[in-house]
Amino acid sequence: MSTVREFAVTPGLITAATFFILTLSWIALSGKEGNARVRAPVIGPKDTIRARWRFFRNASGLIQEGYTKYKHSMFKLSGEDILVVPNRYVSELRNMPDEIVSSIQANIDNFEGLYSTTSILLEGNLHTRTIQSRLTPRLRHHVPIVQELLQRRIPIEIPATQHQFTKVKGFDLVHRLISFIAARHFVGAPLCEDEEWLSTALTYTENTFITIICLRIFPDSIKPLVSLFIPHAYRVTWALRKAKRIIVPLILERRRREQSDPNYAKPEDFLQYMMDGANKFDSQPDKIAHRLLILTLAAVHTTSMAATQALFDLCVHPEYIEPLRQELMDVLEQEGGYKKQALTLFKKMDSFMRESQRLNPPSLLGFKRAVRQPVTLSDGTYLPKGTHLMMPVYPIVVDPEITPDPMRFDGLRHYHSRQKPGESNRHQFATTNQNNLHFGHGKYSCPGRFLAGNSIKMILSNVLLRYDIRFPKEQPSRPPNICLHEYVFPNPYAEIEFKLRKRQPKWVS
Ligand code: HEM
Repeated sequence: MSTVREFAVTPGLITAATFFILTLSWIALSGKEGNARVRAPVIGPKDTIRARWRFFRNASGLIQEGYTKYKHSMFKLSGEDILVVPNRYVSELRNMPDEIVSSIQANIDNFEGLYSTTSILLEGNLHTRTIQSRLTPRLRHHVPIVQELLQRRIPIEIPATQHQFTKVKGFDLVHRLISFIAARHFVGAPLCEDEEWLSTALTYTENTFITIICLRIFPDSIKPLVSLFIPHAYRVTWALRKAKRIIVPLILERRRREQSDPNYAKPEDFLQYMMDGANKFDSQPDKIAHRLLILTLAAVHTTSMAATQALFDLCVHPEYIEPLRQELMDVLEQEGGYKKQALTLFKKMDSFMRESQRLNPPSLLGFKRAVRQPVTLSDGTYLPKGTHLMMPVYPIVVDPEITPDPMRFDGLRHYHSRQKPGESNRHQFATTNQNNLHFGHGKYSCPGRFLAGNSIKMILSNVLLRYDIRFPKEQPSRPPNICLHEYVFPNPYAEIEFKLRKRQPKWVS
C-alpha cells in the first residue's frame, strides 16, 4: 500500500510528466496557421510556452507596451495567440456576418469551449434572440419585483446595525445579490432563492473560470491530457449534470401544465421565453437547461464584477455618495418608488458606473473575433482564415487622445457629457461605440448589458439608501485587482464596512 503511495508522488515521476507535457507542447506548436500567417511584431517572448506564461502573469504590462509602440497598427500578444488590431477597423468588422468573422466562435475559443461546455452556443442563437426580443423589452416590468426581492434579502445578507460598522466581503455579497436578481429573471420564483440552484450555478461558474485560466497556458492538442489533472474540470461537468437534474423536471412540468390546464398562466421568465422561442432541435429540455446554465455564468459573474468595482469606487470616493443619494431620492419621490422608469432616471449613478467600468473593466482586451473566411479590409490588410483578433479596449479608454485626464476617476464625467446638446442618449453605461468596447459594439455586442445595468443600479441604490459604507481602516486604499491573462477580477478578499443609516427612506425599508 505504502509503496503505491510513494510511487504516486515521486519527484521523478512529476519531472517525467512535466517533460512529457512540455515536449508534446513544443511538437504541437511547430505548425503555422491563423495568426502566425499575419506579419506583426510580437510583444514579449516568441516561443509559445514562455509567451503564454508571461501573458498569464503580466498581460497588463504587455498590452500597454504593445499599444504604446503600435497603437495605429497591429501587434501580437501571448506569442502568436492574439492579434491586436486598432479600433479604426471596428466599423468594418462590427456588422460582418458570423460565417465570415465570428464573435461567438472567438469568445468560445477564448473560453475553452470544450472544457467550459460552452460550445453548445455554436448550435444556434436562441439565447441571444430571446434576450433581445423577450427579456430586455420586459426589464422595466421586473423593477418592482426585483425591488421586493432585494428588500427581503439585503437585510439578511448585510446584517448591519445602526450602532457599529459590520464587515462583509464585497465580492461575495454582491455575487449573492446579483445571483438572486439574475435567477429571478431567468427561472422565476421560488427557484431564484433556492440554495441548491444558486450553489450549482456558483460551482459551475467558479470551476469553469479556474479550468479555462489553467488550460489557456497549454497548447490545444494536449489540453485533453492536461484537463485530466485539473479537478475543477470534473466539477464543471458535475455542476452541469446537477443543473439539468434541477431544470429538466421544471421544463417538463411547465409543458404538462400548458397542455392540461386551460387556466395556466405561463411564468414571465427567461426559461419560459426560451421554451416558447425554441425550434424542434433547441427545445430538448436538457439543451435548454444547458443554455440556461451558461447564460447564468455569462450574466452573474460579469455583472457581479462590475457592481463590486463600483462599490469599491464608492468607498474610495465617498464625495460622490451624497450627490448620488440626492438623485436617488429625487427620482424615487418623483416616480413614487421603484417603478418602471425609475432606473433610466438614475443618470448620475449611470455615469458613475460607466466611469468605474472604464478604469476597472472585466477584460483589458475585447471585440474578440475569429476569422472563418479570409477577409481583406478596406486599406488592404489581409486576415487569413483562422486569425484570432482582439482590440485593446482598456488602453483605448485611458488614452489621453480619447479621454481627457484619463487616469482621474471622475464619477460624473459621462453625466456632464450627456448634458451637451444632442448627446443626452449617449455616454450611458450600456451605450457602446468605437472607443467604448467593454460590451463589444455592433451586431454582436452584449445583449445582456441592459439587464446588467439595471441589476447594478438596483443594488447600489438599495445599499446607498440603507447604509453608510466605507473600507475598513486596515484597507485604506482601493484593493488591488487580480489580473490573469487579460481578465481583471476585483479583489475577492476585500471587505466593506456597513452601518445601517438612522433614517432610511420608505422606498427601501
Ligand atoms: C457588466 C456585465 C457584462 C459585461 C461586461 C458583458 C460583456 C460582454 C462582451 C464583451 C460580450 C462580447 C461582445 C462581442 O463579441 O463584441 C458579451 C456577449 C454576450 N453577453 Fe454579455 N456582458 C455582461 C452581462 C451580460 C448579461 C447580464 C447577460 C445575460 C442576460 C449577457 C449575455 C451575453 C451573451 C448571450 C453574449 C453573446 C452574444 C452573441 O454572441 O450573440 N451578458 N458580453
